Amino acid sequence: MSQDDLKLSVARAAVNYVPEGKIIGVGTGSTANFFIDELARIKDRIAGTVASSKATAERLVSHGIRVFDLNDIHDSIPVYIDGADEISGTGAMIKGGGGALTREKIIASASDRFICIADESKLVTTLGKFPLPVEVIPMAHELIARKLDALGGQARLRLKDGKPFITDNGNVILDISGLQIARPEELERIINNMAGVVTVGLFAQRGANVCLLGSPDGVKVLEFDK
Ligand SMILES: O=C[C@H](O)[C@H](O)[C@H](O)COP(=O)(O)O
Repeated sequence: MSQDDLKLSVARAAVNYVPEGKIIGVGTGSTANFFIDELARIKDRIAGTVASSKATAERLVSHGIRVFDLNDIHDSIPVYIDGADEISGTGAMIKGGGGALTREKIIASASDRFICIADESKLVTTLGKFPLPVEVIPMAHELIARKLDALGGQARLRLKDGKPFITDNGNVILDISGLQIARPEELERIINNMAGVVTVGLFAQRGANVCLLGSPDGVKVLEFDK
């Protein structure tokens, strides 16, 4: 089974978590894209979506799925469905490999349940092998990089085609490698408290409620106490 087969299997399983007649939150990335394509099959059964990136909004609209502005939604969102770069046995995640971490965290915080969809390669004992993304206000990236280095990692400005990668919010991203994240909630708080940081891609204070993990033996369902 290829990695794409595993992503497709969890995307299909996630459709069972979509409530009828509601607005749901939709994540970003290759696994979320498989989910969007599956969601298109049942689009008449939902009221619409809130998208975590411009790319996701475009894909949803291309399928004829309605996308709402979060400011126009006054109730909580029942579910948010998204991938992850790493997930631990407690449901804490590293996210932001695609640069969408800030909008993802906003929609996750507005949602009752976070359903993570991932292939089994994403499940880790300790978070940190995947470089931890941090979205930063552009004028502060050198300052923040020094502070992140002092935490024991090596922060590098994310580049695309030789130029700084710019997020949907007009900011830049620092990727921190070399971390072994033993206490994700604590590190999330420390990095979020640095002036100039918009969001750290650690989703620990608001981790996943459920993870649908794709494996060659089928989709495993991990449930986390929240
Ligand atoms: O910014 C991107 C998101 O956090 C993605 O959910 C994450 O990078 C996982 O993406 P993929 O499903 O492509 O591995």
